[in-house]
Amino acid sequence: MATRIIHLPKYSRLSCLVKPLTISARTFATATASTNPPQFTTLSVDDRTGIATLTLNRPPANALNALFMGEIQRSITDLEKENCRGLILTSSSQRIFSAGLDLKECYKADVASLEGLWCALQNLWRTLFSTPLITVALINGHAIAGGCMLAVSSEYRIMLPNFKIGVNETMVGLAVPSWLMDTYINIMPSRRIAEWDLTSSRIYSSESALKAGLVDELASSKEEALQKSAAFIDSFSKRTLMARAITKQQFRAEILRNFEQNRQHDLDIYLSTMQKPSMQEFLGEYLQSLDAKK
Ligand SMILES: CCCCC/C=C\C/C=C\CCC/C=C/C(=O)SCCNC(=O)CCNC(=O)[C@H](O)C(C)(C)COP(=O)(O)OP(=O)(O)OC[C@H]1O[C@@H](n2cnc3c(N)ncnc32)[C@H](O)[C@@H]1OP(=O)(O)O
Repeated sequence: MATRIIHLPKYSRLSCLVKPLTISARTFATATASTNPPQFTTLSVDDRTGIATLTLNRPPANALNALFMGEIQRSITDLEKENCRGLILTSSSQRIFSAGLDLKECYKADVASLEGLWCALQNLWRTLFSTPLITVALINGHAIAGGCMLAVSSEYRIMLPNFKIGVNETMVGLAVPSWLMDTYINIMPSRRIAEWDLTSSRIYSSESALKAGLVDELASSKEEALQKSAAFIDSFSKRTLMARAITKQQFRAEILRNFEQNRQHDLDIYLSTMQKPSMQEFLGEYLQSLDAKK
């Protein structure tokens, strides 16, 4: 499992662009650092198509802690260096894509841990949002808050039916960070709907998310969703890849600039909010309510 990404052929050497994701796909796990074996992600790369599939695997909820987010971020960076063409982000769980930030690690945590968590979230968002790779979120389960962030930072979203997706921060008394707001606005057909959604903590069903434009397609199975994801990536011909990547980055540049200017302020807000006794009390109750569902 603990194989580094080393033998991925340069995409420029691939002779054929449109091939199904099958026979020559290799599966290996992504390293968290050059010396550490991966723990929470698995990466498979199709040598013929240059399409990578990064599978989130941190049971039970793919809750995002610093180590996990670092792994995802490094996988994307590694794939960029290898000139991989496209990335499909999905989950090993059959019901949760990602439940967002690991709230258990936000509860009664010291400042250094909270800071590590938030910086890892900022870095992951920045890397995913700005990558030149063609990105598809294959949402095969609930995608809440930080889980929805992963989806909306990608370029295209394909979701399986009967799940929930959305950003619920204001419901818990927290402001949505401006970079997440901008990311959400970037993909929604209407700014007005985006504002409504984020101010009201709207959580969509898969079906209503499709109608609203929050996701681009539904698929009835993961297999079908993988085929649709590959088709989206394949819809960009090799000839256009560089121009496409530059154009994508130009579209996203202003959001990234705003983020860099406010990065410290964004961290300060998070730290001060999370350290408030009232917030910690609420968080304790919220975690209990998740447990009480059993
Ligand atoms: C409330 C304080 C929020 C603090 C946030 C701070 C700042 C926010 C500012 C900006 C926002 C942008 C950055 C993103 C922030 C976030 O992502 S905050 C996380 C918000 N996420 C949620 O509120 C999701 C909570 N979970 C659920 O609603 C459900 O679990 C579900 C995802 C819909 C799945 O439901 P179901 O299939 O019924 O599964 P369970 O509820 O039984 O959950 C399974 C196990 O997973 C554990 N779990 C679920 N979510 C989290 C989580 N976020 N962190 C850690 N653990 C989580 C749950 O406790 C179960 O565990 P056990 O099986 O009991 O061990």
